[in-house]
Order: sequence, then structure tokens, then C-alpha cells
Amino acid sequence: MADNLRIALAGVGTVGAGVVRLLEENGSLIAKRAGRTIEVVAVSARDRAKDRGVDLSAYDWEDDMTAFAARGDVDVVVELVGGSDGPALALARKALENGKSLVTANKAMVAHHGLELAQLAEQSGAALRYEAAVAGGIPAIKGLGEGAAANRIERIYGILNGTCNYILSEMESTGRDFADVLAEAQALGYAEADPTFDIEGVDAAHKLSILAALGFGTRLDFASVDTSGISRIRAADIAQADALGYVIRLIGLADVSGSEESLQLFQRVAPYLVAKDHPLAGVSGPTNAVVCEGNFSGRLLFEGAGAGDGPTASAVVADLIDIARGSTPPPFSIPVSALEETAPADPGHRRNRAYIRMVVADKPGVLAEITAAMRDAEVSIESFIQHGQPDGDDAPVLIGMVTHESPEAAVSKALTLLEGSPSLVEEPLVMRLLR
Ligand SMILES: NC(=O)C1=CN([C@@H]2O[C@H](COP(=O)(O)OP(=O)(O)OC[C@H]3O[C@@H](n4cnc5c(N)ncnc54)[C@H](O)[C@@H]3O)[C@@H](O)[C@H]2O)C=CC1
Ligand SMILES: N[C@@H](CC=O)C(=O)O
Ligand code: NA
Repeated sequence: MADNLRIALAGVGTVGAGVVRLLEENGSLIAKRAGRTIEVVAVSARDRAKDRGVDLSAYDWEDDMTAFAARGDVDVVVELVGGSDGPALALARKALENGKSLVTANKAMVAHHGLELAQLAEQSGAALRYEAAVAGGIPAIKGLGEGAAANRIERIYGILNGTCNYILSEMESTGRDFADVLAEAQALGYAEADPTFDIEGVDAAHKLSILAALGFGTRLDFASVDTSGISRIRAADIAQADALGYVIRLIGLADVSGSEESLQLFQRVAPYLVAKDHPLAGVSGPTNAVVCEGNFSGRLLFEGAGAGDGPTASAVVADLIDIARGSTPPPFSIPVSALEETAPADPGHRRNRAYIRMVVADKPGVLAEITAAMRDAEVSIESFIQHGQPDGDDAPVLIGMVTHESPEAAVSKALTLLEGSPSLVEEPLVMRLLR
């Protein structure tokens, strides 16, 4: 290996340009800490002529980024393109097969193909690092995989998507519309190329599945994450949650249960009501927070910027510094062959309090019908809010109720009993209360 750590950058968008800027500005400090200079050798992106606010003229340009995998003057390929498959995956596979280390911010690719890539890295002796893929600038991968390595991790949860957190907290503090705030999050560089990945919870599910594999030592299982997003949340839900003493946050939550021979993995991404005095309630804007509970460390909380060019570049370069130092543990902390198989846990027995929002016809008997369904499903209601309807006597009304703690299966049963009822103008929305 040459004295300098020679890197090739695939993708020079929000994060890639941030990496170039960071290496320019902090290069000599980083060289001292890493023990050698991190040198950009070549770059590749879709449009060579685009103004990115950084000068790329000193670097070789490759139109085809997969060429990096074959270059003798490249030690590490840094993949900042995105997409679970396509050119990013082709490059990642080739680079690792050829023994080049890979640093990536691509959670979609790691969630879908992380085990295959980790195996390729094990076979060729290359490093695979993905700190930027989970919770942006927060050292969550390092914290969980190294800092908490002595613990059995029992539960991981947190706020894993900056775009959704920005949207929810802006709606909360300004009363602005969902669409306006989403456009702003996109302009600020927080959102994915396809923002439905953010708002429908998929991006957070990618990250949660990675954290679960790393923290629990289980095989990655993105497909079984129970995923819902924030697109159905209205200003009225935020106002009702506020009146009840809660804020709404998109939460990722995972735990393992059962015996070593039959482990069950629970993974969910969904909007939750978070009590205003809970540490996650104060997390606003594009900030993320990751909580892990270790059997000796107790609760660890990592908080910081989850999206944006600077923080994400900081995580990418931290991985490069580890590679330059030769300090790279296995991608999932233990060899892929030692990761435990799990089955998806059945959430029906989980006991929660839940907020249920319904939009109902404003006519006699509707509330009786709803409360009868709750009674028949053995769900008891703790509080209930109904707002007056400004649009006239016949317009539908929005009601919100909070249940006492009950099994999720019971709430599902109540909603099944109400299915098809002419009293319900739209499908009810259930948000659980975070414990
Ligand atoms: N923006 C953020 O705050 C964060 C982004 N990430 C991840 O980092 C990666 C990059 O994200 P951004 O920089 O935001 O994206 P971006 O869209 O700003 O940049 C993507 C770059 O890849 C290039 N590219 C895309 N498709 C290509 C193709 N088919 N062939 C050649 N070049 C191609 C584009 O020209 C551009 O230079 C993604 O995996 C994203 O999920 C991770 C954490 C935070
Ligand atoms: N789109 C993502 C970017 C970082 O992972 C987010 O909003 O969190
Ligand atoms: Na991170």
C-alpha cells in the first residue's frame, strides 16, 4: 500500500461534494490523526460539467465508475451514488472482489445486500465501512459495533430519518403544510433522490435493519421490518397529540426475544406519540437519535445531525481514517457465518397504549358504534378528543382517542370490526405511544 491512502469517489452530489470540501479543509489535521494523507485520486458522477461548488480539476475523471475497481492506484472506493442495486452495487461488488476497501453511505444497498458485501470483504480481506449510512454524522455504527461491543444489546430504537423529523417538527412549531416542508427538506439536501423512501419510512427501515444486525448479532432482515411513514399525518393529529402531552416522531424500534435456538426479531418503523418529557421528544429538525440498551452499559443515547452534507461527510471520512489506521473490525462486528438466524416476531401480543384517529360521519350513533367495537375487542379507552367541525353540520369530523395499554391484536380486532362501516369516512390511523 502506498503511503497515502488513495481514494476514488463515486458520486459527487450532496455528500460527495461534502467529502471533497472536508478533505480540503481538514486534510492536514486528518493526516496527523490517520498517520497518512487521504488523497482523492479520481472522481465519477453523472454530469462532469455540473458546478458543485468544489474544484474537481485536480482529480482524474471516470465516466464509468466501475473502472475504479480495476485501478491499481486506488486503495479505497467511496460509493456516494445511492440506490440499492444498479451501478452502486455493481461497483461495490467489483471493488470488494478486487480487494479494494469500500466506504459507503448507501443504506439501501447495505440493507439489501450487506451480508453478501460483508462476505466479499471477508474473502478478499478488504474493509467494508458504512458509518454514514445510518444516522448521518452520528457515530452510531461505531458506538454500537465498537463502543457497546461488550454488551448484550436488548433493544434499539430512535429517530432515524432527518427528513421526516424535520417535517414533523416544522409542522409542529409553525403549523405549516406537509408538502411545503417536504420541498424545503429536499432543497436542504436531506431527502433521498426519491423522497417517498423518506416519508413512507423505508429509509428509516433500511437503517433500523442495519442497526439490528449489528447490535443483536443477527442476520440482516430488511424485508420483515413492519414499515409505515408519515404521509397520513395531519396538522390536526399534531394538535391533538400536543393537547394530550405528546409530540409525533417517526420512530424505528427493534428488539430480540426467545431462546438462542429460536430467536425472534421485532423491527418496526412507524410514527409514535412521544411524551413531551421523553428524551426523544426534544429531538427536532434533521437531528437523529439512536438509543441502545446494553445489559451492562445501560441506556446509551447518540444524538446529532442525521442528514446533510457536512455531518454525513464527517462520517464518511471517519471511516477512511479507520482504514488508514488499519483499524477495521468485521462489517457486522462478527463474521457473517456467525450471525444468528431469526424469525420475525408476531407483534399481536405486544402491549401498548395507542392513539387512534378516525374521520367519521357527523351523525347520531357513530360514537356508540365505535365504542361498541372497542368493547367487543376488549380495548378500553383512556381519553377521547373530538374537534368541532367548522365546515358545516354534515361535514365529517376528526376524532382522536387514546387506549389503555392493550395487546396490538386487540386494537387490530376493533378496527376489523369497524371495517366497511359507513360511519368511517377514511381508514383509521393508529399511532402507538412510545415507552
Ligand atoms: N444527503 C444526505 O443527507 C445523506 C445521504 N446519504 C446517502 O448518500 C448517498 C448519496 O446521497 P446524496 O449525496 O444526497 O445524493 P445526490 O443525489 O446529491 O448525489 C448522487 C451523486 O451520484 C451521482 N449518480 C447518481 N446516479 C448515478 C449513475 N447512475 N451513474 C453515475 N453517477 C450517478 C450523481 O451524479 C451525484 O453526483 C445515498 O446513498 C444517500 O442515501 C446518507 C446519509 C445522509
Ligand atoms: N434522507 C435521509 C438522509 C440521511 O440518511 C434522511 O432524511 O435521514
Ligand atoms: Na452514522
